[in-house]
Parts: sequence; C-alpha cells; structure tokens
Amino acid sequence: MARTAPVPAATDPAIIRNFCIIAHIDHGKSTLADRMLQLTGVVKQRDMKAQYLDRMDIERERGITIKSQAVRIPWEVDGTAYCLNMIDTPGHVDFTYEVSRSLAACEGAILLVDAAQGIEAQTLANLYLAMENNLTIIPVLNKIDLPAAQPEKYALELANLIGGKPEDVLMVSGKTGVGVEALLDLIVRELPAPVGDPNAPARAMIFDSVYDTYRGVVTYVRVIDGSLSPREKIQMMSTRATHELLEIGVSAPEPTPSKGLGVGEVGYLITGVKDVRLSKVGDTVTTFSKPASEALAGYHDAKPMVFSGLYPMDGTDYPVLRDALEKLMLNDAALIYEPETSAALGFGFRVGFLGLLHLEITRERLEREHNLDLISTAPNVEYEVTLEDKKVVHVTNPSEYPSGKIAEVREPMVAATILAPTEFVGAIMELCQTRRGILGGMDYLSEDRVEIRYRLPLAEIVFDFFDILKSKTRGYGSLDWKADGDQVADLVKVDILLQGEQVDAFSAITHRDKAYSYGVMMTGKLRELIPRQQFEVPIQAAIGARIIARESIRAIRKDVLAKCYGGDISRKRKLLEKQKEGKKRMKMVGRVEVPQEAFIAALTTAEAPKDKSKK
Ligand SMILES: Nc1nc2c(ncn2[C@@H]2O[C@H](COP(=O)(O)OP(=O)(O)OP(=O)(O)O)[C@@H](O)[C@H]2O)c(=O)[nH]1
Repeated sequence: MARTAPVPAATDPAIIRNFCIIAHIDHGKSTLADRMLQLTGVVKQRDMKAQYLDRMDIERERGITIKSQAVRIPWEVDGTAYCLNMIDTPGHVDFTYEVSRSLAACEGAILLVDAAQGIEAQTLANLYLAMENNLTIIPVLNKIDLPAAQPEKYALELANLIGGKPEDVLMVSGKTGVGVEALLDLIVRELPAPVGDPNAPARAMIFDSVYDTYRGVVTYVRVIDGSLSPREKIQMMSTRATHELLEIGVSAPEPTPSKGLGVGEVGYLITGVKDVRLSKVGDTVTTFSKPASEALAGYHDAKPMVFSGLYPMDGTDYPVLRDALEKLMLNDAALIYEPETSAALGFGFRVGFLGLLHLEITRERLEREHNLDLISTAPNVEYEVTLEDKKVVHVTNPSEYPSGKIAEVREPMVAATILAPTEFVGAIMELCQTRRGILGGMDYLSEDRVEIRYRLPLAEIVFDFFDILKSKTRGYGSLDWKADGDQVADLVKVDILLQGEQVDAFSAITHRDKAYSYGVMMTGKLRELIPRQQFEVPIQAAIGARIIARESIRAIRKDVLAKCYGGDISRKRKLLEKQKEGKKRMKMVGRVEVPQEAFIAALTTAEAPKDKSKK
C-alpha cells in the first residue's frame, strides 16, 4: 500500500500537521520516530540506523536524545497527501527546556507511555507543559510487544489522567511497527491544521539554533504568519539585526532547500552567522522589507542550576579549553562560563549547567572533541548572600563566599514530583525529610501508584538524590523537578586547611547540620591521599575560625642519603637531584607537597556518585 507521496510543497496549511512526541525517558520516542521515518519512506531501508535522529555520538552511545530534531514526513490519508512535521524531543529532566521550545512549534503532542512501566514523573511534567501550550494530546501506549506489557491497566491510568476512554488509547510498538500506521492516520485526523495569516508580515519563531562546522548557524523555525523566501533579507525582532538568507529549506530528514516557508511550516534558515546567540532561540524572525510590528511570545532563557570549575589537568592546555568552550557555546545556548583561578588547580573556568547530566555530557564532549584532560570541581548551586551592609553577592563558588558579616543566605528551591508504587511512600517521605523537604501533597494515580510532591532545596536533590531514590524504590521511583524560588537557609562555608593554610579547591558551602560530616569526610580522605612529609601536617576543617574536624599526617624523613655513607659529594648531589625531579609533580600548599592525584581523587570522590543519566 503506497501511503507515502513525495514530500509535498506545503503551501496550504490545511495539509500540515505539526506534532511532537513527549514521554518519560526510555519510553521509546526515538524508536517510534525511527519507525515513522522508515514507514513513510523518508529514510531508505539501507540508510536506516537506530535512533536516526540522534546525531551526536554521545546521544547514540548513551541512547538518549539531547537536542530536539525536526523532520518533515509525507503521509496520505483518503487520497490527500499531508505533510507532517515531527519534532523529536529529549526526555531527561535536564533538557526540559528543549521540550518546551519544541512544544511551542506544534499543534499536537503524542503522549507516549511504556506499556510495561506506566505513567512516570516526566510523563506528567511533559503532559502539563503540552497542556500549558494548548496542544491537542494523543495518548499512546508503546512497547505492547513486551511480555511484561499491561496495556489494559495503563490505558485506564492514561485515560484517567487526561480525561478520556481507555479504548481510545492507541496501542503501538515502535520496535515491531504495530499500530504506527494507525497512529499516523490519527495524527492527520485528530490534530488541528495550523492557522495563521498568509498575507500578514512574516513572523517565524526560532525553536532551535545549531552550529554546524560547514554551514555556520542553522536556525530552525516555525512560520506563524506570512512567508519567508530565499534570498530575502531577514530581521531578528529582538535586536533588529538583519541577515542575508543564504538558504532556506526543510529537513526531510536531510536538509533539502525549498522555495520558501509558508504559514504553519517548519524548516531551517542559514544566514552565514557564526554564533548561535545571534540567532536566539525564542526570537521572532521577520523580513526586512515588510517587518512585523509585534514579536511572538518568546521563551524563558534556560537558567543554569549547577556550577562547577573546569580545569585542564595540564596547565598549558588552558587556551585549548578556552577555545573549546567558546565553540561549544555556539551550539549550546544554555551553557555559560567565566574564567576563574584556583590556588590549587591553576587557571580554569567556572561553568554553569542545567544539571549534572548536562555537566557530564559537556565535560565528555570537551574531552573527546578537543582531546583535553579535565578536572571538574565539586558542583555547587547558586546562593544569594546578603551582607549586613545590605550588599548582595551571588555565590557559585565557595571561594567567593564573603567573609564579612552576613545578614542572610538564600538557597534555590525546587518543586519535585515523585511517582512510585504506594508501598514505597514511607521510604520516599523519610528520604525527603532528611533532605529538608516540605511535603506539598500526595495523589493516588491508581490503587498502587502514587504521586508525591515536595518542596526541596536544589542542593539536596541535584547530586545523589535520584540514585538514592532509585535504590529505595527498587528502581520503580521516578523524579521530576522544576525551579521554585528560594528560601533563607542556615548555610555555612567549610574550609579545609593544610598546616593552617586554606586550600580553596576543597571548600564547600553546606547546611550547618551537615558541615561536621563534610569536614570529617574530607579531612579523612585527604589523610589517606597525601603522602607523609618530613614534618607533621595537620589537616583541619573549619567554619570561620572554629575548627570542626582534624586529622594529621605523621612526619617521616625520607633520607635519600641514608645509604650513602662516605664522603662522595658528587654521588650525594645526584641522589638529591633525583629527589627534586619527583617533587615536580607535587603542588606546594604552604610547605606541604600535595600530589596532583590527591586533588583529583579528593574532588572526584567528593562529588556525587555519577548520575548514570537514565531517568
Ligand atoms: N520491546 C520494545 N522495546 C522498545 C520499543 N520501543 C523502544 N524500545 C526500547 O526501549 C529503549 C528506549 O528507547 P528509545 O527510543 O531510545 O527511548 P527514548 O524515549 O527516545 O529515550 P530518550 O531519547 O533518551 O528520551 C531502547 O532500548 C529501545 O530499543 C518497543 O516498542 N518494544
């Protein structure tokens, strides 16, 4: 059955359907997208590879989507050729901002739920985002080929959630392709066609901007009103900057130049601009000759949540790291950084991330794509410190913590939603309580599944919370969170001193109740890591002038001349020279020699256990 027409030039909005697939991580969005590409003949059988739309190596290796992707696919229903624009979105909480951008470019969303797992935290979060954007929602259960699938049970859960009948929930398998044709039909029938004024001045919304080494910045847009055509000058409405349009086209899924983009169409623009910040996501594109007077409602900028220092292992790599960050920023508008120096680690950068997964991926890309070896310092959230003289300081690094009289410290908070089987309610509440959480509410989604809402300090959940939640719920708990203002907190800065000398890289800002355990942990760890010296070295943890923990490394004197009796001066000198060589790999902190490895080991293990990135 030939249901696929050649990609029609969509000048008539009535034949366009713009949709995205939203789901909890791993519920099968990318696999379903693959099947749609294959079934519609957009990607030839022999070119097909799993996760076709995930272009980055890291995305493929980890099996996760980081960047959104948009593709145009043809589909014929009742003899009419339709043009579907599918936008694949990431599912991980760190990349929610990508999802919300994609949603704004669509009329409808497929809410995909794993038929063996049921509704999870990001299912809800994404559903609410889609509802805020007034999208028509098509509920779909995926992976019905799995023996563990419970389609009836979860169809009921889904129907209860969005208000509908369980029999209206479509059953598909992205793996085998069952139900995917029916889903494409449903998209055409159920989703509204885009509406806009074709004769009005052009207004197109930028929902993504990507840097491509060969083509410069590629800007993805959705046209709301009017049209854009090749060789026309375009204008960015926020800055009024104008750019020549070098190419305009659609992703099908390879970039295909077109004669222009009309109302409701999704496509790309290439202007020869070299910096994604000049083609800002959320901005409105209009034409220079007939500019629109009012911009479309934009998006909020993604706000970094976690900050960490990135230092090259080898100090001479600093310029390489600087260039690498600059390049990466061209492609990742959420990344921010500024230079910083550390007495222990030398020159580096303080970088802001959306979450730990974003940190890990950025670091991995820097190391891999630029051949760097990096040390990342223990991550921090951003604190707002008000001094008694009313001065306000924003602190993302413990070494910036003001030493003057502090009136108040505020810490960022999040609204967290946890979904889990009811039997784990007690364990989850206990965990949230120890993390200074305040219960917001609890709802039963079905007899055996509960949604628990907590307000928690960001610093308490961003590092190891999810791993602990997973282990306490035997893998069944899922978590989603979003920023929720801030609160006054009793926070202190814990310093680590080696022989009375403060080592900035080991300082931390913690809640007063946890300061002692941090001090004990860090001094203990350093005692193990720092080799014995020729004198005793006290390691102390202190809050201001008050010492809260202490360890010491006993003295030894490695007498390299011990075996060298007799008075041969040249031999003695040779041995002393050799000893000096070995010392070059040491950092001096006051009089104490600390091996580079000690910094790395102490910092990497002080960091939260690595987020294994699957939520
Ligand atoms: N049995 C079965 N497995 C599936 C099906 N769809 C997806 N999977 C598997 O589920 C896992 C996750 O699928 P993905 O398509 O990568 O999930 P995703 O939702 O796109 O994940 P992110 O892009 O990271 O958000 C993969 O191992 C797939 O092979 C299905 O219909 N049946």
